[in-house]
Amino acid sequence: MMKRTRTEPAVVRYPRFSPKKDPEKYFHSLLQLFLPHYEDCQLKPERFSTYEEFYNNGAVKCGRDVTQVKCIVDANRALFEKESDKIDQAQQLLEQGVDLEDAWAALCPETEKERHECIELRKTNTIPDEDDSECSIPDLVVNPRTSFSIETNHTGMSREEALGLLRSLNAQQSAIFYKVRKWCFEKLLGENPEPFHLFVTGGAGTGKSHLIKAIYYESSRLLSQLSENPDDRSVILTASTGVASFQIGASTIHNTFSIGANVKLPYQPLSDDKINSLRAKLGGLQIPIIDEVSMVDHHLLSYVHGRLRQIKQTGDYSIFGRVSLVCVGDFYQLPPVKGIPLYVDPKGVNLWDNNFEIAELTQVVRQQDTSFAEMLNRLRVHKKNETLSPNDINMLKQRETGEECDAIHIFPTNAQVDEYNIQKLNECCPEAITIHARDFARNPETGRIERKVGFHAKVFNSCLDKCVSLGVGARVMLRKNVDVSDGLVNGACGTVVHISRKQKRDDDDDFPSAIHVEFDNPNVGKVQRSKQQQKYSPNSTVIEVEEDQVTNDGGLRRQFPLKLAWACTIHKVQGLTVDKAVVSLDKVFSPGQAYVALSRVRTLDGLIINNFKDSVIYCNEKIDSAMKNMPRLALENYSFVKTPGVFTIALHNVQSLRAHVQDIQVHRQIMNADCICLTETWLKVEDQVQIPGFVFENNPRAKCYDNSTPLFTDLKQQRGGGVGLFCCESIHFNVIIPEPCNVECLYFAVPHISLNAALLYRPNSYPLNLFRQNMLHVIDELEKHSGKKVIMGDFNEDILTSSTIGTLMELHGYSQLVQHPTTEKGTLIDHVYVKDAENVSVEIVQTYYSYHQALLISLR
Ligand SMILES: Nc1ncnc2c1ncn2[C@@H]1O[C@H](COP(=O)(O)OP(=O)(O)OP(=O)(O)O)[C@@H](O)[C@H]1O
Repeated sequence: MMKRTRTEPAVVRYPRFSPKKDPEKYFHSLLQLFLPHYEDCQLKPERFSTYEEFYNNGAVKCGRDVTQVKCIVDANRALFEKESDKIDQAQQLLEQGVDLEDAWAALCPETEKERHECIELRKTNTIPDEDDSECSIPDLVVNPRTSFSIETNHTGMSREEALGLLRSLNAQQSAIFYKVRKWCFEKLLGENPEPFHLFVTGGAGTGKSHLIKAIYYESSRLLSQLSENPDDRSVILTASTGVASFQIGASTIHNTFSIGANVKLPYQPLSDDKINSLRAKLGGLQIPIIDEVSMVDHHLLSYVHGRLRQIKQTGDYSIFGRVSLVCVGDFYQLPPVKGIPLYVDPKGVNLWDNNFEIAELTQVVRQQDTSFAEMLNRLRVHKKNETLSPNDINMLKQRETGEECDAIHIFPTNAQVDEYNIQKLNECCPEAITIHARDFARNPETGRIERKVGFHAKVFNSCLDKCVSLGVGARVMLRKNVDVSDGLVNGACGTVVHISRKQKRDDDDDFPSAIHVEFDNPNVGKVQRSKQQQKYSPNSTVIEVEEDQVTNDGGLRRQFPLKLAWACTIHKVQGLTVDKAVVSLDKVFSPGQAYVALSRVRTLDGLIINNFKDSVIYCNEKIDSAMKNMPRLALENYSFVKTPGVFTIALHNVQSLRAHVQDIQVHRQIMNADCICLTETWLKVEDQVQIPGFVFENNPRAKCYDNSTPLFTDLKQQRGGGVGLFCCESIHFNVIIPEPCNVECLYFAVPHISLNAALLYRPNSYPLNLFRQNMLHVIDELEKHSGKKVIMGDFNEDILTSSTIGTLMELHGYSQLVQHPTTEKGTLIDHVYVKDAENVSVEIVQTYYSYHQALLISLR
């Protein structure tokens, strides 16, 4: 077993007491864990009678600062005790005896399955069966590298959130998603596919960022299995600007690859020290993803190439150190602030041309109103010397309503934004205040972190501003993902309703203790509000001070993650979606700027235009031809039409049908089949599952075994297993659910193509020799019929290493058609045996929701 190390400290395990039943122990434990102290007596000074009182009312001196105990404990708790509420909730559910079968199926199906199998195996191993001594164990004796694999998740998304995201992909997004997933799957199987370089583009609101979140989640999940260190990053999400990276929970390209602000060629390599620490973090990197690539220039791309080569230590000049790269963006939107955009030949090193394949999203999802979406598409490619159509001009001019409203005002320049925000602050908030950040630095003599006089000269990777001006009534925007599950995310806008202050102390300044914000979307902060009553407004959410590490030597900044938001620059809103916006087209200074501003809203009614000028809506003329000349990514055809004369069976180990019935319904290839054969349905006898257009036939595990031996009695009672069949309503099927025959199976016939088929599942703990004997009944059953015969299912025997079932089937005249591994572990355990049938082909298709891939069997 390899020793795993963490790069960040974490509290691993400690006793948990109930704040209601055992308050004294609860608060003692809180203080012990999260208040730095030398001796236990410091946790309840004499003048406090209880730990709870000290926690609520106590204060301690840190250097020159006096800080409330509660603030320190809460801040440390938030830092180290992540997701504690969710853990408590889960524990409560467990104690209440809620059936968590499908929850585990969603969280870690494979681990859960193996756990059950281990339990089963332990039991079955006690049954003396000399003949089976060798073959009852095979699949569990996996190679030592994978036997302790941990599913790491750096994406910050729960499995449930991720499944929701993956389900929502439209056909175009799915095609690109599965293309990348296929590459990751091949990589996982050790097939060493060539690195790919992909440019995902499309107009504003075509769902590019949405798609890369899906790609990021799934490729991280798959590729992390290649690494033994849970801290390794196989996939990273970056963006060209701070704002864009905050939008998608990424970090900037500069920060990720330690690239300074000044990117000058020739390339300046990183020193050995620095590259070593970067290599420690990114040594296992397989796919960096770069969002908003329209703002990346050639120099920056050369630096990404240089850093990747240094990290990967590739001896040759292969581009990007032989890692794959996904670049996402729209050249018709904002170009780099400085430097030459990638679509323009720089007349020097050109890493862009001919190295990237393009995949374009064309379906606008942000705007549901087709005429508005179509007009935006025309504005996107509109050239300076062309005239806009009178219809488009009319449509835009109609939006010069002169309406005064609180919606976000979007301006081309910073000066316009500041002027508008301050003007609004003065108008609306007579008692406005300015909150100066508290910066801390390490004292080189004592090594301790101390409050700094003034501010850090340069800060990185933080949205916490030096000064935040606001007042009650001010429109503000949250700048940080404070709690994603509660909607407290970067970009959430609202209005300040109260500013809380601490009781003033001698050496304390006027730093507020919290800002109460009523967010525009009432769902934002809902969970927080359900836990604590709001004094100042029923819908206000408490925003507390945040702390970021802002310098390389450990310097910190404390500030509220807020900024005035009556107005924003166009550069700040690239990537944002809002319901309503007031766009000023005065002082537009670059191509794409007007298009970005006008395309932020979901509906035309949500758009208000000031200073309309059609001449400022234009793109760079070189983009069209540059895009046309890029090689296209070859994608599977996702607009399926059934091929006449071909009958298709989808076969899939679904690992809980109840958990994944929605996922099946969005899988375009599976849904196009004439019938869907599922193993491991995990259904109970009484469960009903429906897919429109199909009839469901169910043979759950409990109905498959009799009580003739302890093994079968045991299997019968175990959760999981089972087989099920969805038959297309318009086709005539004869389905037979057999009486308990000690094999999890069902039979079906499709008379019009003379097909007789059996669908089977063999649990891992079912001894192979015994299973082989019972399989003979299945074979005999099909022999009763003439015509094509297919026996298929999950047999839990890896054909690549073992042949018990394969040999039996060959003896009876069947050929096995699956040639490649079907699981993430590289095993081939889903088999398709055919007899008396010509022109049958099997294709492996990717799925995101099960550890098994699906099979598409085509009978011509
Ligand atoms: N398949 C989808 N189903 C439902 N909503 C989607 C889908 N794809 C994207 N969206 C939503 O549409 C909006 C725009 O998507 P997104 O921000 O990903 O577009 P984009 O192409 O990155 O836009 P921009 O170029 O302006 O940054 C978002 O609110 C997103 O959640």
